Parts: sequence; structure tokens; C-alpha cells
Amino acid sequence: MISLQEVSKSYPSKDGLFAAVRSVSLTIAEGSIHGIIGPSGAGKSTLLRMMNVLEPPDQGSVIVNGQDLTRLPESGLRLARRSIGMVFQQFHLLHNRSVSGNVSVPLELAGIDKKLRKERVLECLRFVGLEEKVGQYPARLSGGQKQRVAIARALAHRPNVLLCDEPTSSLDPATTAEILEVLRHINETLGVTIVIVTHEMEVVREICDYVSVMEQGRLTDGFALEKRERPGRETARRTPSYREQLLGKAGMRDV
Ligand SMILES: Nc1ncnc2c1ncn2[C@@H]1O[C@H](COP(=O)(O)OP(=O)(O)OP(=O)(O)O)[C@@H](O)[C@H]1O
Repeated sequence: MISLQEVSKSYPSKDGLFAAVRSVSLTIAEGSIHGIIGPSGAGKSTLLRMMNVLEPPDQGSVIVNGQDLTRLPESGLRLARRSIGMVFQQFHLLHNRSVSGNVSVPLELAGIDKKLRKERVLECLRFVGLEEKVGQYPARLSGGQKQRVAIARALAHRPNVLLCDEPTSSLDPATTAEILEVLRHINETLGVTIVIVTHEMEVVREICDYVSVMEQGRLTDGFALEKRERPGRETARRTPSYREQLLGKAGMRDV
């Protein structure tokens, strides 16, 4: 479904080039919820943004839905991105558009006609439980409601992949739980593959089927979490590694 093959990305820095992502290969299973966790500056967001080529890799391939996105012309990439929704920590809503206007934006950009747009916007807002807010403006919404609007907008083109960059990091624990429930519902009901970058281990424990650990631009670990009996909700006993903090010993399965 999503396959990164030896992708690398460097940025100019005062000491020359800084390698943010170093030859990473990763396959995300279709229909899974895959977490990417690691310390600040590890390259998690850069890796996520390469999955829809928002950040073009310097090297390597990005295969999504059977297409190498790095080889597509701009027009092909625009079309391919309709199947890949994206959600950000800071929501990125337009403040001068209503809730329905925000969800409508990607459909307007794609030239979808008004009647279909209206139906699709309502469908998406209903899906995230916000249909009663259609005419509201973002300034009047709570953080959780803003994130629901952003998720509805990301669903507008009925994507089969949703990329989430720290989607709950601006939210309190109760609202975080609500948003994770929305994401789980999207995954289970629509079969959308979800990739979540987070520094919150609770998020990974709560929702992810797989997790990749990233440090200094490389993947340093990767393992599965059992879907129904995710262990590790109790405090990890002794070691500070991500794997042990997340899993304890039971339920560990290398991928
Ligand atoms: N556009 C950019 N220009 C220059 N350097 C960048 C750019 N984007 C990211 N970096 C650098 O690349 C490294 C990886 O950044 P990235 O945001 O991918 O890490 P991260 O693991 O997501 O961190 P965080 O959890 O703090 O968001 C960091 O050192 C960052 O400063």
C-alpha cells in the first residue's frame, strides 16, 4: 500500500547539509494504523511528508497505491494526492470560511460541482459527528472540533490513506481520546490506512497496529501491537526503550 524505498532527505544548515532522513525503507500494510514515534528532530514529520511527496525525497522511491509518486508529473501527483488525506497538529483551517466551507475547499480546487460538493461535505461532517456545526466558523470551535473539521476535510476526496502529523498534540487527554476514536472509526469503517506521527506513547498504545521507532533520521525499531489485547497499559517495568515502554514483553512481534 505504502512503500518507501531507501528515501533520504537533507536540508541546508549552517554546517553544510543536515541529513534529516537517512536511507529509510518502510512498508505500511494496507488497512493498518501505523505509528511513527521518536524524539524531537528524529525526522518523523519529514518522513511522513515524503509519503505524499509534500517533501520530495532527494533519493529513493515512494510507492502509494501502486504508483511511484516521485516519478509523476505535477498533474499526476495532484491526482494521486486525492487518495492521500493529511491532518496536522495545528489544524490549518481557513478562518474566513465556515466549517462546511473548509471541508469544501479540496473539492472546489478539484472542480467538483456544487451539488456533489454539498453532499460530500455533509457526508464527511456527519462521519466526524459535526453536521450541526456546518455554518459555524473555526474561531467558535473547540480544539477537538477544529481537528474534526480538519479530518472531515481530509476525507473529502474519499482517500484510502490518511497521514496524521501529531494530530492530538495540541489537545487535552479527553479530547485526544475522542479524536483517536474518530480515527479508529475511519480505519475500521472505511478501511483507510492511517499513518500517525506522534511523540505520545499513549497514542500509539491506544490505536496503532504497528509502530516504527525513528532516531537520528533512521528507523531503529519496528514491531506490532496486538489489536484486541494491547499490552503495556500498565507501567513498563524497567527499561527506557520505546519497545519496552510500549509493549512490555507480551504481544511483541517483529515486523
Ligand atoms: N524545511 C526545513 N529546513 C531545514 N531543516 C529542516 C526542515 N524541516 C526539518 N528540518 C530539520 O530536520 C530535522 C528533522 O525534522 P522533523 O520535523 O522531521 O523531525 P521530527 O522528528 O518530526 O521532530 P518533532 O517531533 O520535533 O516535530 C530537524 O533537525 C529539523 O530541524
